[in-house]
Formats: sequence, structure tokens, C-alpha cells
Amino acid sequence: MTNDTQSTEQTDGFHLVIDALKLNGIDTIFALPGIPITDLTRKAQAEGIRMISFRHEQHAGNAAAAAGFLTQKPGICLTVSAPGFLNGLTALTNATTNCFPMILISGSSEREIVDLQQGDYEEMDQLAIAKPLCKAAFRVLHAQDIGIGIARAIRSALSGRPGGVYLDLPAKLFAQTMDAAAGKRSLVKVVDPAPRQLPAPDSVKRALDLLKGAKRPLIVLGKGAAYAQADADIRALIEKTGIPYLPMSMAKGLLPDTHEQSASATRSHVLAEADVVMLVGARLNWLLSHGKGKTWGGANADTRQFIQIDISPTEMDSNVPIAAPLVGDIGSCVSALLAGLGSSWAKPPAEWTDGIKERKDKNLSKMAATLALNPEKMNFHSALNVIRNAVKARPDAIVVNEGANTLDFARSIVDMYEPRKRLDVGTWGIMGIGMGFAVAAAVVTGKPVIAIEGDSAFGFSGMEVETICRYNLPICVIVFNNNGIYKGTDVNPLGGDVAPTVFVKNARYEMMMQAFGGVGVLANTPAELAKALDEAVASGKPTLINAIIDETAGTESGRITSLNPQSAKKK
Ligand SMILES: Cc1ncc(Cn2c(C)c(CCOP(=O)(O)OP(=O)(O)O)sc2=O)c(N)n1
Ligand SMILES: [Mg+2]
Repeated sequence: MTNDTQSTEQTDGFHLVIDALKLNGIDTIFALPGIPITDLTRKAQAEGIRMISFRHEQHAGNAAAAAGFLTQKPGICLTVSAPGFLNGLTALTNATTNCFPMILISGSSEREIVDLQQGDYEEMDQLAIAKPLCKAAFRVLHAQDIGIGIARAIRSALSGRPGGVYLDLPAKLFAQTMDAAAGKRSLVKVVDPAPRQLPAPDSVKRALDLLKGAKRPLIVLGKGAAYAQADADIRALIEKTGIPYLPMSMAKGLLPDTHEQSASATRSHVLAEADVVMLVGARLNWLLSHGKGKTWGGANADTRQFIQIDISPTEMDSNVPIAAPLVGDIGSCVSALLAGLGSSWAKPPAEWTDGIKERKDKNLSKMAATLALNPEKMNFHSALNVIRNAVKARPDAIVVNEGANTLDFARSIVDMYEPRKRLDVGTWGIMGIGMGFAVAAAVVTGKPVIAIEGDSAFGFSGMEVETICRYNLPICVIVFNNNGIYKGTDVNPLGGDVAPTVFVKNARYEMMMQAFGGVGVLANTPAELAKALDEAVASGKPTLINAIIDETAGTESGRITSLNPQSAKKK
């Protein structure tokens, strides 16, 4: 409480939180109301903040994370204390792993009760629990500190490597009052929350020298390159150097997947044979086989050199030595490289680029033949070919994708044409991002969203179809219904209960959407899927298409089956 004497008008914690968020350009909150934040959700809505309330906090958190990735403003997730906070933690930790900027704001119990463990309603030391799982965590105890607390959370989420931040607001804070004028003065508009970090000129020269001398150069674009919104410079760097590039899944569309320099269709060849690899916002983690082993084992395995562009200096040498670390924000690094190219940059040797083109053309015609097989039969390929054509017709649509086979096949079959139009399971490979990401994509962009969902993956967030209907969002959910996790054919050798990986046969998922007033379609053929998808994208109506997929078609864990521990051979 302050004793500021300038005015008698008072403000309170509720309004200071709302004013601080609005002052920093926050116009949407993804939440699940309850004690002690229900009134905050109502007051925020009354003050013009768009309040999107969910059925489970994990999906509100995923929506906040996706909003952060798409807008470069921190997505805000608001939850109740303890169980609501815990439900939001998975999304907060996943956002931090993905480097997506979000802030989880949770109500909490009072310090004096928590610290004496006196058994409060939903008592939990939330700040202590959140700290190791996110980029930064703060608690605010006094109304006059709300402005600085929100400012610190915003700057932490956006500066340097973006990530998840936890902000703990004990219940009593909201009802605290203070002089309105003093309250206004206590608010902080964050200046330049994500300062540019320019690379050192000598590091730019080192990287260019390495690229210049390469016989088989490759550029790998990660989701960090998509987040950077340096789209024109990234495209110019690739096209001016003529170097083949490989987009990781959420970097697809930075250049159209049909671009002549895309090496996606011959990924294994370029990873094995490249002699200089430049990573742009892509970490050498499991998704790139840690930069070593069989995947990278071609002719240049022992002499291959890496250039890495990353805003975090300690990311360098994480798995293999980095010969040319380029530390800075991606936009600044890419423009520095572009400036250093000069006018006489020699394209890579034709032997390398022609070899890639030959392999790529062969693989693309093999894929075309597979996609054309049995056009009337419903399997992963024929169903995804329908979606491939729909996205080609509507490149502004946003694709959300999760599952195992449903994910792996979609990644290679559904081409993307514009940046930040594909949202998926990310670094962790986590299921359950589907509906939260879809809601955020529709809310922040207003564009049509096509959610390509394995039937197991859909189950993690399926209740949010009610949220989608409640806000009448232009989302078309396509459930790839193969009756189970990976496939639908496992059996229990003892009889009795079904096998742990199978679901109710031919479940009628489309009826869930109908239950809440949306459009539900059962699609048994690619033609039925195509008709329903075209109508959904054209109408913008919440739609769920239950695509019945051949239940024998999948493989265990899709592309990453090798990660399953192999049981010892039975005696
Ligand atoms: C939160 C969570 N739980 C479990 C998993 C394990 N998992 C699970 C459960 C998947 C679902 C695969 O089944 P699906 O029906 O979604 O897709 P397909 O049948 O098309 O392969 S993919 C995968 O890695 C996970 N990645 N994330
Ligand atoms: Mg399945």
C-alpha cells in the first residue's frame, strides 16, 4: 500500500495487471477461469483484451506458446493455482524447449501460508516448482511492483533465446489498492524487449570463408529461422549463394517447398555428403542425429565443418565442434552474411547441385507414383495427397500436425509455400499440441487452419472442439482414424482386454464436433475427404472430418521406431 497523496482515485491489482499487459501490446489471453483469477478474466475482457477460455490449461498454454511463435509477442496463459498451474507447466516447458515466447501467469496461495505449509486451498510453492522448467520465473507481492513484474516477464520471454516465463501472482495481490496516479506511474512499457545482437565482423568473415571454400555446402533452416521473421534476407542468402537448403519441419515455407534449391526430397544424401553445413536457428539435437553417426557418415564425415548461427553462444559445440560460430540474432547474422557476399560469389560446383537435382527428381517421381496409387483407397498417402492439393490451393492456410505416421508422412507429402504456416510437435515430439496450436493460429491470424491429427494425438486435446465451436473459429480438424496408436491391429495375446495401443473401432469422432454445433463429416474415400475439406476451408466453419484410414498401414512410432528400446530376444 502506498501513501501517495496526489489523487484520491484508487486502482487495484486486477487493473494494474490488465493495464500493464495492454501497455505492452498484449491483446489476447488464453485462460481457464477459477479461484483466484475468475474476476481477472472478466475484467480483462471488459477492458478489451480478447479472452479465449479453454477446457484444459495445457491447451491454453499451448495456444499461448504458438501465439508467441507466430507474433514475436509473448503469448499469455492464465490459470488458477496448483492443479491449474501444473496443467499449464507442460506447455510452459515445451515452449521453453521450442524457444517460443510465452508467459504463464498463475494465481497462487499467500507466502506466509505456503512457507509454513499450513494447508491452504490449492497450496503449492509454484515459483520453486516452475523455476527449473522455464527460462525465468518471478513472483509479485505488492501492487506497486506489478508493472515491473510484467515488464521483467516480457523481456525475459522475448530477449536473447525466446522461451517460457512463469509469473506468480498470489490471490491477495489482486485486491490490493493504491493511488491511481501512482499506479499509472508504476507501469513499465518495455523498450526494445528483443534487442538485436550483431555478430562480430571476424565471425562473419570466418563463416563466409568456410562457405566460399566448400565443394558440397548445405544450409539447414530451423524453426528459429522461421521465428526470426527475416524471411526476405534468408531467401536472398540462399538464392544468391545457390547453396541447397534443408528446412526443418517448422521452417518449411520460408522458401516454397517446391523451390529448386530445396533438398528436402534428398535429405539423407545431403546430410551424409555435405562438406560444410550452415545451421540457421537449428540445433544439432536428436532431430539432426546430433550431427554425427550414420546420418552424417558419408565421404566427408571426418572433414565436415559446421557453421552455426544462434543467439546463444553456449549452443555452440553442443554435439560436434563448430568451426565457425556466428553468435547473434538470426536477422542480424543473415544480413551481415549477405553484405559480405560481394558481387562475385561463386555458386557451388555443378557436380554437387546436379547430383542433388538428379536424386531429388527421382525421389519426387517415386512419391508422385505412390500418391497416385489406388486413388479411391483411403490410406496415409491418398488422404495426405488431398490435403497437399488443398494447401497448394490455399498457401495462406496454416497446417497443424501431430501423430506418428500421420506426422511423418504429412511432413514430406504436404508442401508449405509461406513462412510460419506449419505448427507441429517441435523439438520434444510432444503429442497434445493440436487444438491449442490450432486455436492460436486461427485467433492471431484469422486464416483457415487445417489440423492434421493422428487419432491418438487428437485424443490429447479433443475436448477443445467445444472451444473451437464456442469462438466459431475457421479450423478444420482431420482425424486420421486408423483405430490406434501407430496402427489399429495389435491384439492382446491372452484375449480379454483389447491391446494397449488400439481404440474403439471406427470411432465416430465427427460426432464430437456435431455435438457442439460444428460440421462433422465421415470420410471413407479421398473424394469425400476432398469435398469436405474444400467446403470447410471455403466456409470457415468449425469442422471435423473423420478420415477412416487403413488400420494396417502404420509402422510402430513412425520414423523414430529406432528409439524404442529393443527387448531381449525371448528364450
Ligand atoms: C505427451 C505424449 N504422450 C505420448 C507420446 C508418445 N507418442 C504417441 C502416443 C503417439 C501417437 C501416435 O498415434 P496417432 O494415432 O496419433 O498417429 P498414427 O496412428 O498415425 O501413427 S506418437 C508418440 O511419440 C508423446 N510423443 N507425447
Ligand atoms: Mg492412429
